Amino acid sequence: MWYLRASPMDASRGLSKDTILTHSDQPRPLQSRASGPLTGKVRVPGDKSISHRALILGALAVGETRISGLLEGEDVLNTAKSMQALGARVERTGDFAWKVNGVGVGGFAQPKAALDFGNSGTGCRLVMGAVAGCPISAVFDGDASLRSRPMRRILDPLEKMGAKVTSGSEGGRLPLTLQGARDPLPITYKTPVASAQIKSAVLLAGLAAPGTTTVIENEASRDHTELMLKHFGADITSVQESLHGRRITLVGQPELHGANVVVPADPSSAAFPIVAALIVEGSDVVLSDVMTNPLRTGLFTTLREMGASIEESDVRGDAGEPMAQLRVRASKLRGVEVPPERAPSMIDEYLVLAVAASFAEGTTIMRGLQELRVKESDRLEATAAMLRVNGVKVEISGDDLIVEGRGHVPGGGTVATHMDHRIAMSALVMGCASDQPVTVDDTAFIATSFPDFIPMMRSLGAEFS
Ligand SMILES: O=C(O)C1=C[C@@H](OP(=O)(O)O)[C@@H](O)[C@H](O)C1
Ligand SMILES: C=C(OP(=O)(O)O)C(=O)O
Repeated sequence: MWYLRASPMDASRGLSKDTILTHSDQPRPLQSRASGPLTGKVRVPGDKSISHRALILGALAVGETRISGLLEGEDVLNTAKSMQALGARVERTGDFAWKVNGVGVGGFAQPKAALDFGNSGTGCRLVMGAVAGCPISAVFDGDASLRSRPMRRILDPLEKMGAKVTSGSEGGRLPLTLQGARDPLPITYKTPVASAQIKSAVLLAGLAAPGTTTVIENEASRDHTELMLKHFGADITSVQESLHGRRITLVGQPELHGANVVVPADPSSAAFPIVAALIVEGSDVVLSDVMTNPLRTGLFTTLREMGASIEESDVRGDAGEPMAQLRVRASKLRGVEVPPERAPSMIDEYLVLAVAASFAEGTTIMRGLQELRVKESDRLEATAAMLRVNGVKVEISGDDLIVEGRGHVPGGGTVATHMDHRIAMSALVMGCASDQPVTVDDTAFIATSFPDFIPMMRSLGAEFS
């Protein structure tokens, strides 16, 4: 059961001024208090972006796909269910090991019930792209957070390719019914914002179109779809366009063949133990198999600029995705300015970077964060509120977040998670080193991306109770 509670924060997200997204009748609060040094070696779960894509491409391929290290979080499990509902055979064969028998490009079957993506923007938007190239109709739905997020950015290009929204909610929001194209058209599309979800939706629809589909982005976003399409046998090229952009060209109607996918550990999840190790004095933590695709490592670059000790070893790669072992030691951090063009490579990490910035000496300015307003929550406002309630001086100026680091954080606050896993985990990390404990109102959403976060942090020495 989801319900709504009062707060002005969600007005910009298509919710009434008096509503706030909150969890069920039984929220699960948790308190985090300062601990001794964090130590040990862990492997955070599989990358969420790659996990969604492995299931979707496996379902669009002919033959069998074997996935190891899949993230078994709620977001990805909802994508797995949707692939099953669209006619693929999806089976769990062991811990984090999955097998998909696909239906071939354009071969999805009409689903019998609405596809429910829960809290997941990626699952919903990528599957919209895949459905848009098939002559079927599907209802897309999600939880209250996902229902508040913009879908027009995906529907606009998909409509140009011949898909139609036959019923929907105001502003292109969920729930909506998408009728895929019988004869999808290849297009050239310039994305209005740097978004791998928009790019991927267009490419997945383009698989079923004859001729070449091209996506042009001004700022390069994560390229897991391109790398994995190549791995499954598609003819796809990506070349630099302008200073930071890319032009991606896909030849339509390939026969994708089933493939083996090894999912590396998620750098966006690794971000939490990394920042915790940096701020808790005396810590020394090792993280194995962390994906180090340069379009995902903006946080590591920024933390190193702040003075963080993060050492890489055991560097290797699989299917074009690099990974490494990271050793992180507690470090004295200083404030820095983070340029706006770095945002796509660390878009989900600003919340926990703001925590690191609070423990740094000096001011950290994070520029160009407008996309944070349309995530699981309005992350710009929610991050500022998380810091403020714990005694940190913070300001939002336009789309920039400015944090005054004073080397320590008073803490003592209760943080509203707004149905957002990353707020919950960031606040718990903050409490690992704050003067007074930090409380989060609900930890339930952590299960969307990092189901073992609480036991894993405890295994390193974190004090959560
Ligand atoms: O493609 C993906 O897997 C994702 C893309 C990003 O969203 P945008 O495409 O909206 O930037 C990111 O925030 C999300 O967590 C995962
Ligand atoms: C933004 C995120 O995911 P999604 O867009 O898939 O909901 C996230 O995991 O931080």
